[in-house]
Amino acid sequence: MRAVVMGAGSWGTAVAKILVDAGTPTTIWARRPELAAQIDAEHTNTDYLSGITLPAGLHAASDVAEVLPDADIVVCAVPSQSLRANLTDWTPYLRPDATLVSLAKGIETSSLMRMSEVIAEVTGVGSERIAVLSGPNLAREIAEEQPAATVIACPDDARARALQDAFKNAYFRPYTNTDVVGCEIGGAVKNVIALACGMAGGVGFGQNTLATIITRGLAETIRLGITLGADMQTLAGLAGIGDLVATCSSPLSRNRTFGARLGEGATMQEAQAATNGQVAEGVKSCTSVRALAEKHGVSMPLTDAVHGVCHNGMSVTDAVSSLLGRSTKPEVYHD
Ligand SMILES: NC(=O)C1=CN([C@@H]2O[C@H](COP(=O)(O)OP(=O)(O)OC[C@H]3O[C@@H](n4cnc5c(N)ncnc54)[C@H](O)[C@@H]3O)[C@@H](O)[C@H]2O)C=CC1
Ligand SMILES: O=C(CO)COP(=O)(O)O
Repeated sequence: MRAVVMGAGSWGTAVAKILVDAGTPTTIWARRPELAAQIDAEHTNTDYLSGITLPAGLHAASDVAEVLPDADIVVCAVPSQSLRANLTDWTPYLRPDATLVSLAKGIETSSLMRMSEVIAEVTGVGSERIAVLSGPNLAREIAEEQPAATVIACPDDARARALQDAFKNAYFRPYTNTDVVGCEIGGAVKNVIALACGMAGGVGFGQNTLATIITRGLAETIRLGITLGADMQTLAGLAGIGDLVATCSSPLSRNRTFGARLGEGATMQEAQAATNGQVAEGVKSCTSVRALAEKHGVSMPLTDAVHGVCHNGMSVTDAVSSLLGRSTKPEVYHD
């Protein structure tokens, strides 16, 4: 099987390395020809993964028509809100039997769709050929070959197992699952909760606050996930609690870092500037996650608070007061 990774940001580049190190012939597509040339000739991606040497066997190109027609596995590695537009360009070049794998962790703001739904709608590909890869996978740690696991979810279990073979290597261990909804909701909501954890850290709160936000963030994730048909086991697994803990705790997380800047008093523009052009998905997805929850009658107070800070001019201290001022209740995940 041949793979192409569409997007040469930090995670796309790390995933291309994973695939080559797993023995899967892989090409990476970069929008900018100069970045493709750097990866191809110098085996580095200094903009996104400085200091990492990429495998010599990783080929890079910037022409969609060159890279897509050969690919059995098409890995979608662009930010959530740009996936639809990118897919529209890619669709004419897809092989009729290709498997599409989504890496993006977000909910489309314009449609409230999950990424696998966007892929199905734009490409017309059946859900059995669409998979999601999600887990506690901070790109830099994996590019450094630190051991990690992930989940590859696809309604077609045989296809998930074929992908598992294509991605598994000495430092990266994929588990299969058929619960696409659970993986996608876990991935999208944890970015919003990581923003909240960053904000708390930024104002100077410690580990008790962090653990409280992670745990109640998980309760929100479970409420929304179960309502949308997710399996509780997925949310208790790598793509749920696993990714939530990694992202909420790590200074490598763009979402947590963005939240920390806001907690320290930066404006949205200043926090955005500090991301060096990389995506902090939760900033946009807090709007769509909140709208999705509202549509389904699910209460998500942490998501509401993050949305208030990011989009309604609320201060972090006011957000904390609004959360602690709510009526008390038993500790359950459902309302
Ligand atoms: N970086 C990480 O540690 C991880 C990221 N993810 C998810 O993977 C997805 C991609 O993330 P990264 O590679 O980290 O993002 P990034 O911000 O580092 O790179 C995004 C890539 O997409 C390309 N792109 C194509 N069209 C674009 C457009 N219209 N607007 C902006 N960028 C465009 C950019 O040129 C760039 O190569 C996100 O949904 C993210 O949440 C998932 C797991 C780990
Ligand atoms: O998804 C991630 C880790 O699994 C990366 O999180 P950030 O996008 O916040 O860096």
